[in-house]
Amino acid sequence: MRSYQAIILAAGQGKRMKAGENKQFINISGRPLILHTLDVFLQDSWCAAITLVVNPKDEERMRELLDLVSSQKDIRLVMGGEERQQSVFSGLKSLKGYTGIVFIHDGARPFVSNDHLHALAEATVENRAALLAVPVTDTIKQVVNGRLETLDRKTLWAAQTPQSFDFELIHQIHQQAAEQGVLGTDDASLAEHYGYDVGIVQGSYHNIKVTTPEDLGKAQAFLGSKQNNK
Ligand SMILES: Nc1ccn([C@@H]2O[C@H](COP(=O)(O)OP(=O)(O)OP(=O)(O)O)[C@@H](O)[C@H]2O)c(=O)n1
Ligand SMILES: C[C@](O)(CO)[C@H](O)COP(=O)(O)O
Repeated sequence: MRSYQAIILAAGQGKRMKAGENKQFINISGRPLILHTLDVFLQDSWCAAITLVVNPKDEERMRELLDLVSSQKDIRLVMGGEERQQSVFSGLKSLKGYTGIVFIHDGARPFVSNDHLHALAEATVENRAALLAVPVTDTIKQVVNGRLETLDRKTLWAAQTPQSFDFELIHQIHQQAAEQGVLGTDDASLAEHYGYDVGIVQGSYHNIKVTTPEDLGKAQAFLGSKQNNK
């Protein structure tokens, strides 16, 4: 058994969801999205503690939600920033001094399985940096100046979260990126930028990021089939 701490990001605004509120509060099968995600980590015996990164304007509402959660596990609230990368860095700074594995996970991905969490933790022991990803199933076109090119699908993977790191390594990478104004849409891309090898663990196509209104239907369906299989 391995142990890790999880940073769960919920400080976005969910603009693409067009719900008029942070999508983390949208009910899916009668429970807010963020609680579905937290449940996965609260129920994972390898997860030692959770840092939940929230938007300052949602702080009170989030605290009220957490009051409904009964768990022995520590959930600490940290305020996020304008960009995802700043929110991750806030979470990392709050854990300064920790030594061990840290998972960085989108609060908007409630369907990651325990098996994949554990495979990722094992890969991090080998590599110091690893992520879940799936091979792309569409043909991907790159459009440059209006001209199409088709990329070689055999080399393409869609990155997911969690992304997992040796804590001191990713803290130092984020520190450096903040100082140098280096931006990435995920944490692995920052590690890649500074020359570190990132291990890849094949995840599941179910581990979607709930991003647009269409994703809500998929999320309801996944939860329904999960409950039927219990
Ligand atoms: N400043 C930010 C931006 C994003 N996130 C989190 O990072 C994850 C990334 O998913 P995404 O779909 O990009 O979330 P949003 O930024 O909320 O969505 P949008 O881009 O549509 O506004 C989400 O869990 C989101 O809450 C965050 O913690 N802080
Ligand atoms: C980190 C991520 O989930 C990898 O797929 C994704 O990049 C985050 O979402 P965003 O839309 O790029 O903020």
